[in-house]
Amino acid sequence: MLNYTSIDDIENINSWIKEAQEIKANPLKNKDLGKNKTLGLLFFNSSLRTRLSTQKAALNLGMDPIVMNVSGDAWGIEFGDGTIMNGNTAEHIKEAAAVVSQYCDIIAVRAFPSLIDKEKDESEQILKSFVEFASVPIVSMESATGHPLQGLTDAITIAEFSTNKKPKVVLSWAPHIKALPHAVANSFTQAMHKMDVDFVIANPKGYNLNKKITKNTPVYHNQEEAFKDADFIYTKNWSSYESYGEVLDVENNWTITKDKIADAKFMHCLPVRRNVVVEDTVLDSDASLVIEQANNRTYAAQLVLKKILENA
Ligand SMILES: NCCC[C@H](NC(=O)CCC(=O)O)C(=O)O
Ligand SMILES: NC(=O)OP(=O)(O)O
Repeated sequence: MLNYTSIDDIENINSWIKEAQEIKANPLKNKDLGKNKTLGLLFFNSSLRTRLSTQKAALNLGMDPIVMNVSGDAWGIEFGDGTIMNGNTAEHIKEAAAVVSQYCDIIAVRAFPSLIDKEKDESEQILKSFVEFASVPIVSMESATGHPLQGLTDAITIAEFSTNKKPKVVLSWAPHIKALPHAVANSFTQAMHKMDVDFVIANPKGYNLNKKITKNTPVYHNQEEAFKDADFIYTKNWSSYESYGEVLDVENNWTITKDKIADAKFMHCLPVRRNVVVEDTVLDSDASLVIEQANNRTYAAQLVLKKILENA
């Protein structure tokens, strides 16, 4: 594997999950694989889990991670082709990506969407420019439309906690005060399509995700109906895709409660706003997998880095 920028880069999810489980059982087994190799982590947006777990994964492989907050600390980067750069951007991605490639053997990038310009967000200009102009492999740490390290983590976590042969998994929208990206929900959906699960989505009217991603997944506008007999309830807020980036008025209360989830396990990528997205009683109960999910971020990242290093 050269780059990891999408769930589509996973050729066989079951063998990847198996390998991630082996890594989790023995995380220092490949301590020499990344010796004298550098991982660069470039953040255009905030992070806690991705920033630390990806560094931890690199360290477990013997790599040296170097981190930069691009927004604020670096010079403003220009992505436009042929732009007359007499505005706020000071250097072009052509130079920036080429230069960082000299310092790093792999570059990982986080760049969220604007949630204003759908076409521009869907063009994945930042991530794709790094792929084009860097001379080393690129890993997405959440881009405008996907969060493939999270989607892989979620697949690993569901496999780990699954007791049924074919579990029922629900992706449920939940409320939030801000307009949030579709990336986590998109990658989770794509990961579930690769797994042997009964997968449905629950969201209010006006909140359907991109049909090109959800394909023929059943979509319920009634949360209670969707949650019936669920084994895993994966919760996430996202802004409207149809009325792009808008936060719409919603009739019913979609906050996740203990009553609603019944015997299902609760999942969320974090960070999560307590008592807006989900009640304390769920997060503080044994039904919540969120901490173990975050733990699995290390092994998902380690698997991806290992595959790239093995290919080098
Ligand atoms: N990396 C995981 C989620 C990141 C982002 N969440 C956020 O921006 C939450 C911000 C807040 O709650 O203020 C998202 O939804 O894609
Ligand atoms: N789940 C996740 O990506 O968390 P961070 O945004 O804190 O990295």
